[in-house]
Amino acid sequence: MSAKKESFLLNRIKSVGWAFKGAWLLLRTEASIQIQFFIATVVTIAGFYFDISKTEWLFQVTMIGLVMSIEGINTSIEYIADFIHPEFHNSIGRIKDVAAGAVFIASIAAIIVAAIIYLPKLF
Ligand SMILES: Nc1ncnc2c1ncn2[C@@H]1O[C@H](COP(=O)(O)OP(=O)(O)OP(=O)(O)O)[C@@H](O)[C@H]1O
Repeated sequence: MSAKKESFLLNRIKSVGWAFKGAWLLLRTEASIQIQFFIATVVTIAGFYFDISKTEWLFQVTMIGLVMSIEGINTSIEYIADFIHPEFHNSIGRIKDVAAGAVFIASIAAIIVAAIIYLPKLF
């Protein structure tokens, strides 16, 4: 293997390591992600309990990934905002509100998907 190819592969492996570190940091420090992780665990158990179909699993896993990844991006935006402008500013407020709005939209979609999957199984 050439040195160039080797360093490319090594850099990719390192990037995965840093991404893993970031995901672990999120899970360890952010209350919102911890709540979402708990809900994801509950619905995963529910998925096995109700023996949901392959299509339902696809939607469920997609929505869990969507909500938690957007929450991660929202947290990152909050960190950037607090770093570049720790003082109160209307623009910082708007930036944070819009980022939180994105999580809200994904969460509403996830709730609708969960309702479509589980309501007919419960009632
Ligand atoms: N520097 C600021 N200037 C103006 N408004 C702010 C500022 N910081 C926070 N806010 C307002 O407070 C809201 C909450 O901000 P905060 O950073 O505490 O987010 P949060 O959703 O409570 O985050 P978390 O619970 O993940 O820490 C923002 O959406 C925004 O409306």
